[in-house]
Amino acid sequence: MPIVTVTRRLRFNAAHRVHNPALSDADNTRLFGKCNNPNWHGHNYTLDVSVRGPVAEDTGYVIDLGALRAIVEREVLSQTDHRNFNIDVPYMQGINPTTENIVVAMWQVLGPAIAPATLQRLRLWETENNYVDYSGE
Ligand SMILES: Nc1nc2c(c(=O)[nH]1)N=C([C@H](O)[C@H](O)COP(=O)(O)OP(=O)(O)OP(=O)(O)O)CN2
Ligand SMILES: [Zn+2]
Repeated sequence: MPIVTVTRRLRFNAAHRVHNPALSDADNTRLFGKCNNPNWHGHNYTLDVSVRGPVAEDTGYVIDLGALRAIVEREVLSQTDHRNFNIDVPYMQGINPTTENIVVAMWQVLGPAIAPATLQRLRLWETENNYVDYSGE
């Protein structure tokens, strides 16, 4: 049976401040620059969710991409879209909202929610220039 990876793209926007409270204000400014702005800034994020598995004989699907969209919207985007990562988002409490940390936290929510399908990769675009990949390691 062929093993195929399918990907669903979703979009959301959110505010954040990249900030490590364990560091001084001066160090936060030095490390994070404009991204440490106390009054927040926002991004239009793009999230690519990839699921890998066998192609079912009856449907020809690895997973129904509409069902995958619904899971991501219910489990992650409903708590994230038009929110502030530093304040509003339950799975980011106490975590510095870099793209790396966000994608790892999203994986921890989505991995179990997508089972028994296998989450293969999350790719989170923070800007049109910057993205991070995570595969659960
Ligand atoms: N490794 C990481 N580096 C940076 C992150 C991150 O999450 N991981 N985040 C930021 C800031 O959030 C910043 O807001 C990113 O936006 P920006 O610097 O405007 O990036 P652009 O690519 O859109 O713009 P350029 O000015 O052309 O770089 C920074 N670093
Ligand atoms: Zn930012």
